[in-house]
Amino acid sequence: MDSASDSRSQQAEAMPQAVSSGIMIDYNQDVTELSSQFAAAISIANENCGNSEGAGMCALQDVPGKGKGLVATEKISKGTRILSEEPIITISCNEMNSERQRISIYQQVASLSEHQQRAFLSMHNIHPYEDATGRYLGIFRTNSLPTDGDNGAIFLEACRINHACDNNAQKNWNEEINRHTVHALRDIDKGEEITITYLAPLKNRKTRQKALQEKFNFRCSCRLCSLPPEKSQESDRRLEEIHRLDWIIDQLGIEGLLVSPLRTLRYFDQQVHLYRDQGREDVGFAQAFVNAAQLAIANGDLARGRIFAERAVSVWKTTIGGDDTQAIKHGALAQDPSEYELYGTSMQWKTEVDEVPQGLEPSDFEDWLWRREKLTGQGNLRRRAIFPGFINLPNEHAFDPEFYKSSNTGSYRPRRHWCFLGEIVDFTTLLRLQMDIKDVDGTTVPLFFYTDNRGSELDPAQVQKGYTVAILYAERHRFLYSEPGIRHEDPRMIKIFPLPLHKLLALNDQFQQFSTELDGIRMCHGCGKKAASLKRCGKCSSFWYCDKACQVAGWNEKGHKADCKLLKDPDLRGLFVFNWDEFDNRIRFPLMLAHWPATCPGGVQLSQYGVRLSPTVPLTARLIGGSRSSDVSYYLRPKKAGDTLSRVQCDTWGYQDLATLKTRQLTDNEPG
Ligand SMILES: C[S@@+](CC[C@H](N)C(=O)[O-])C[C@H]1O[C@@H](n2cnc3c(N)ncnc32)[C@H](O)[C@@H]1O
Repeated sequence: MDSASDSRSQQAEAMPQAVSSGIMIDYNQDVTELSSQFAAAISIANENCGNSEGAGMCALQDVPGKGKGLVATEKISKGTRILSEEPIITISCNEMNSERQRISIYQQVASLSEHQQRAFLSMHNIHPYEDATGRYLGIFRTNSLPTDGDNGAIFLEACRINHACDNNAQKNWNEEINRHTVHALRDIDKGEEITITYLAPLKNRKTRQKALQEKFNFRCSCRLCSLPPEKSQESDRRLEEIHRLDWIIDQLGIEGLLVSPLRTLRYFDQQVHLYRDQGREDVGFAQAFVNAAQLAIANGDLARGRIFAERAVSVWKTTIGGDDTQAIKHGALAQDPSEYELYGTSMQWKTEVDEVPQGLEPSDFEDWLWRREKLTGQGNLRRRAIFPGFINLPNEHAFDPEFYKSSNTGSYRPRRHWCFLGEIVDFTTLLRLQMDIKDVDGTTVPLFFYTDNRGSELDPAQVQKGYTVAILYAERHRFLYSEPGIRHEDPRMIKIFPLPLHKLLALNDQFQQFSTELDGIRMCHGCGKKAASLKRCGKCSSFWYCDKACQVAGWNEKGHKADCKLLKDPDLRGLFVFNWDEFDNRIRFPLMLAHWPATCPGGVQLSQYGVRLSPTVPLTARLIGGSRSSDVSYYLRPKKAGDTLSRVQCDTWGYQDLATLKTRQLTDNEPG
């Protein structure tokens, strides 16, 4: 019932049908009579298999629309081993195309007890057949479950379990005990049907429905498949995201583990969230913890490695049992994470195994565990996802789904914003301008200007050592005669700020602390007092002060004299206030104050950001109405320099529901 057995099944179709059955069975028997026979056969088979663990917990019953199925005869708690069975027929997949396989099934069926034969023959078959061996094969193909290696096998009970995409039980071949087990993934009520999934991995509803129809000839109407459209789309998005992350993690390979571990850890963190939101704490969920454990330990972080391994073990125990290889292996990892073969490949996250913070609130503990950035603020330059170091930029020659999505035409475009920051440590102009820039990790890389004017478009006063370059949508480029760096082509994607990177980050920190309001409460940049009644710096509009004395303190003692001048540059302010999380289209320099998010009926409420329009920057925000975006298109211009956006009026205001309006920056082809 997995994809491997399906491919086995397909191969089996080409087999000659030479061997005939030696088994007699009355196919015209009454269904209820057969049903009781099956139950008897199963109980004998259980005796034969020595199955004891699940005995009595479930029974074979008619399930409307599904044929037979296993139903709980008592309440079964999460983690309970419901079944533990030995196979009655086993076939190697390698034998798929051979006559030997048919013969093997035939011989194995013939050697079963009469009750087992009956039970086997009573199993569902969705494949046409001409003779008994064809029939056996059809039954095998409809019902077999994977075991070790390439083998598929028939189990008298487990093979009767029907499918659900929100299955309440997990099937598994346990190679330690050579048995097929089924565990409850959640509490199962008495009378509830026990279900497993025939599909791995679980895809979106449409793909699932198609696969189940093609491979098992039924239409699934489980709870997940019956969700109303909106909820179903939500679920599909989650499942697709889990697989997208799996794919990215695979692509990153060892680089993801060692070169950009934080980014990779974020993916595992996201996956765990997605599994939880999906209500699906199965083997995939366990694997996310295993991956996180290995990542942490490979980077020397034994403390987190142990905790992740413990969590993995706990999920393995519930889903496949403590006697399975996975639980045993990861139990040993939790005992001594330093035994992991990749331990210490890097020591960049070095911790001792007991270096675990005590007394944290659960959510703070999770933040510590997953190394989550506790950074807020639209444009907090310390958010590495938005302002990555060179090593975390996408590679120009490989499609990186973290940064790009492909379009219908086969091309690809950014799925989000990002901006690289680097301080100029050197520069030279021969054929073209070339700089050496040092990023936030201290890595120095070359930046070559491949613009039409080869860098001469920049004001020479801007090209100074110790200034900081910001490059939108930068990529890692492999040069023929130089080490990897950035190939810069579009003059609108770069901006140089006249301060070193560490000062830019320090200004960012001040901005995050003193320029933001919480529920109308501001913080005085001079004395740190919090109040609603503070007054804004009249020059840069960024910081708040209690009174003149605090303003003087801020100006002289806290460096606002220099910062105020810098903050008058709308691009610098733009870095801090721009909503980097919301992507509609590529942006460019100048940032143009055009992407502030908050809008509402009656006016565009942007003044909360305190942005004043620079005399040199015309406002070219375009308003787009929710679903009818092309219908509404207002080009707003300030009446005079210094106007804030809240004062801009639009005469056809009441014409649309403006609650859903968003602003966005104009694209290249639109009139400004
Ligand atoms: C491995 S058998 C399961 C046991 C089977 N119901 C029986 O009576 O022996 C697989 C077949 O069961 C049926 N089945 C399984 N899950 C189902 C579902 N969710 N809805 C409808 N039919 C299902 C399909 O006919 C499928 O080909």
